[in-house]
Parts: sequence; C-alpha cells; structure tokens
Amino acid sequence: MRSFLVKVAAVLAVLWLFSRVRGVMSGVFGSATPVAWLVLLVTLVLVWQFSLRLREARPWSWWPAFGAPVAVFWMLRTWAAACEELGLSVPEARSGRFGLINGPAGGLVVKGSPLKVVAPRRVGLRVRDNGLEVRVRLAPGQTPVQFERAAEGFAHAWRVHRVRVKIPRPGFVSLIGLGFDPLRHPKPRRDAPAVLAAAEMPASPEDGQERAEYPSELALPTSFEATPEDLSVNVGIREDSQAWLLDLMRRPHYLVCGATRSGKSTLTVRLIAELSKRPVGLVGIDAKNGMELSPFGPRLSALAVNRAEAVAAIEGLLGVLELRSMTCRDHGARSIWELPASVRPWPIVVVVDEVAELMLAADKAGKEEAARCIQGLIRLGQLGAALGIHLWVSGQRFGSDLGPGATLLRAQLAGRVCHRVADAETAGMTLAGLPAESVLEAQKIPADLAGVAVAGDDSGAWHLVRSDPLDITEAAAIAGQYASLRLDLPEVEGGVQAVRMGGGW
Ligand SMILES: Nc1ncnc2c1ncn2[C@@H]1O[C@H](COP(=O)(O)OP(=O)(O)OP(=O)(O)O)[C@@H](O)[C@H]1O
Repeated sequence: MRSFLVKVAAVLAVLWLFSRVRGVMSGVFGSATPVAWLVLLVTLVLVWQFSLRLREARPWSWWPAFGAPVAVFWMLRTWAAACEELGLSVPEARSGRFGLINGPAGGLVVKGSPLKVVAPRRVGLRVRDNGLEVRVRLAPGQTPVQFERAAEGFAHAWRVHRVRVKIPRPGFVSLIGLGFDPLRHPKPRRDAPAVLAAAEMPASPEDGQERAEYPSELALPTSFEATPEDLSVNVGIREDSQAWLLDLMRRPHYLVCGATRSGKSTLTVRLIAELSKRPVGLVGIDAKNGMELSPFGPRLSALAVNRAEAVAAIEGLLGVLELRSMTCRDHGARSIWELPASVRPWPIVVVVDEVAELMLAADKAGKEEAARCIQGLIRLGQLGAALGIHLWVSGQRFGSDLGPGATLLRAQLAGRVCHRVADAETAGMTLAGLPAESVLEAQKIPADLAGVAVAGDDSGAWHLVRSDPLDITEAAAIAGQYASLRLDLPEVEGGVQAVRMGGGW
C-alpha cells in the first residue's frame, strides 16, 4: 500500500513538472512547440554532459546537485526487487493463514491467501555530503550480517560507489551508500591553523631552568604543558568522509606496512609535520642512512641513521623510561599524565623507518645489534604507553622472518595501518586480529591510489583511509619553523653522537 502511494505521488509529480515545463515553453515560444521540444532536448543533453564532467572534476559538488537525486530514485525504485533478489524479504505477517484440508470428495483443498513476501521496512532516509543513508528495521530473525552480504547488490541497484552497513542500535541497520569514492577524490584540506602561532612559541625545553633532582628533559617551561590532546593527530580522511585521527593516547604504538611506493613515508611525513607543532619530543630511527627522516633533523631530539646508532638511541630511550618511572613513583602516579604539570615531561614519539633494516643482519655483530634493537623496542612498547614514549614503526612487511622477537614486538603495536601490500600474507600479518574483511579490503587497494590504507586497531574496528599528502619540503619547513620545540634528550642524543664519533656504545 505504502509503495503504491509513493508511485502515485511520483507519477503526479512528473505530470506536474511536465505541465509546468510545457507552460513555460509555450509562454516563451508561443505555439512553436517543435522548437520548444528541441530546445528542451538540447538543454537536457547539455545538463547531462555538464553533470558527467562535474562528477569527474568535482564529485563533492556533483553529488548533492545530481548524484543524490538519481541515487534516491534508484533506491526507491529497486528497494523491493533488490531485497527479494538478495534474500532479505520476509513472508508478510498476515499471509500465513493457509493450509491443506480434506475436501468433501476425499481430495485435498488448499485454503488461505497466497504467500506474499515483503521487503524490510525503511524507517529513515538522509542525504549526506557524499552519500545517502537508509535506515532499515530488521525483520524478526534478521541479522546485520545478511545486509553486509547484500551490500554489493545494493550498490549496483542504487548506482553508487559502495554500500556499507552500520548498526545504529539493536534491531536496525543503516545502509550507507557512498555516491563516489572519497578516497580517490578527497576533499581539499582546509588546513587547521598551526597549534601554535609563531608569537606564542615557547622557549625550547633545554632553555628551561635545570631542576636538580630530574634530568634536563623534565625541566620544561611550565607555560607550555603537554596534554593528552596533543597526541591526537588528523592525518587524512576516512572512507566515510570523517577525519582520520591517529590517537596515540588510545593506541600508543603503531605498525605501518606497505609495499614500496604505497604511501608509508607520506603518512609518516604528515604525522611528523603535525606533531612538530606540538609539545611532543620526536626521535628518528632511519637505518637507511637517514634518507627519509634527516629533513626533520632540526626538530628531532636525535636521529639514528644506522643500526649501531639505533641501538644507542633505543637504549638511551630506555634510560629516559627509567627516569620517568622514578618520577612517577616519587609522585605516586601511574602515568606521566597523572604527574603535576610542573614535572610532567612531554611525550616522545619514536619514528622507526623501515624496521627490516634494523632487524635483518648478516654478520655476528649485526645480529647482536639487531637483537638489542628488538629487545629495546619491545621494552619501550611494554612500558612506554604509561610513560609517554610511543612507537611508530613502518616497514614493507613485518613477519616472524624478521627474527626472534618480531612477533612479540608486533603484538605491542596495537594500532595498525596496512597500505597496498605485495602479498596476502603481509596484509594478514599486519591486520592480524582484525576482521577478515579488512584483510580482503587491503588486498584490493589499487596500485594507482597511493596513500590508501586499511587502518584498524585491537578493538576490531577498521576503516579504509587515505593520508593527506604533504610535500616533504613543506613538511621539513614546518619542522624547521618549530625547531625551538626540540626536546633535549641528552641520554639519547649523547649515545647516538658517541657512536657517530666512533666511541661505541
Ligand atoms: N595520500 C596520498 N595521496 C596522493 N599521493 C600519495 C599519497 N601517499 C603517497 N602518495 C604518492 O605516492 C608516491 C609514493 O609515496 P611514498 O614515498 O610515501 O611511498 P612509500 O611506501 O614510502 O615508498 P618507499 O617504501 O619506496 O619509500 C609518492 O609520489 C607520493 O606523492
């Protein structure tokens, strides 16, 4: 009955539109109706062509003007048929009164009305910036998984890029149809103002007054205190058009994997540039001779450019960890965030680029260094979250073949980002613990979409995301501009310098 009324309303609307157009046409062209129809036809073709071009060039503008009305039309038109075809329709509640009874002459008689199926009831429709959301009430016995299986069918029926299923509350599902791929056409970023205006820049921590009882890294200017919000960084966009936030308070350590040219460095560059503006210490470990991270040198507390320097940096960070744990113990705090602001140290993010360079070694000395690196990183992973030391580890793959301890380290890195990878096994290893669909999705990332990744965490939640690209020169300029925020870590920098000068560790 309801769908019948919708159809009648649609037909009446079309007739009304038609009569209006005819009225306008005859007003403009008098009785020359063939000319009027020709003009109308040409206009329609031009509008169609314009819409196609707009879709290519500016899908964000195309969607509300053209895409959404068409998708809504197809959704309404195909709803019943699609649900039936995809196995989501259920028998109508009142159509069950039928059965077989014995007839007068001994034969069987079928009694009752024929069995009718109805589509699940839609209870809401919203057009969003880049798609439409259809809320559906589940029929008794139906589960969201059935709708997830049908999502691809709906995407084709509605002529949209993809349909995702969400559960807004028990008994309902939301089918989110994305009108176009927001990762292929990300909305231009309106850059948030820098966290600090230049005039507000504090003196560097090493300029702060020395405190006798704590090392210099704890002697921070109280005017510029770190807060947990400083560890939440917007690095790109999610497929549902929300900002992709990396929150190191919620997931203290991250593993970032991807094949060569998949976008790992671009993501790391964005992260460093954003963190550079905040009261956060940055330590770089780039065993490829510092090729990737040296542009950020002025803002880094230390940069290790080979495995020997990495050992020194990691062991220096373990020293920092030790001192921070003593400070916490003295103040009865369980994490740095519970310390009084006057002694609370800044968090430190340790960026490890191409972790395999640290762990794969041929000779005995190299193997010993690799073992020290991995043991140190594991310890930083275990204790760092509470003491404000966070790991950002990237590499092309991260499997047990990297050596003893690799699996244990991976288990510490609860945040996962998997770009396009060379093989299914790498996707599986990076996204271990996440739903199987996330692994399949990672394998489908096209080669021409650098920066697209599956991001998930140990809660099982995952999203398709794309980093916001930032030119390395621009990122280095930002880091340079905020060089005064470089956190002085003598335990780390001293060790690295000693190795560099040939003093050994
Ligand atoms: N989010 C993005 N949007 C657009 N282009 C991107 C994005 N991420 C990466 N790219 C482009 O892809 C190319 C490779 O990116 P990147 O150097 O970050 O890959 P990588 O995985 O670090 O490669 P390698 O392992 O070889 O260093 C670069 O040209 C970069 O501009």
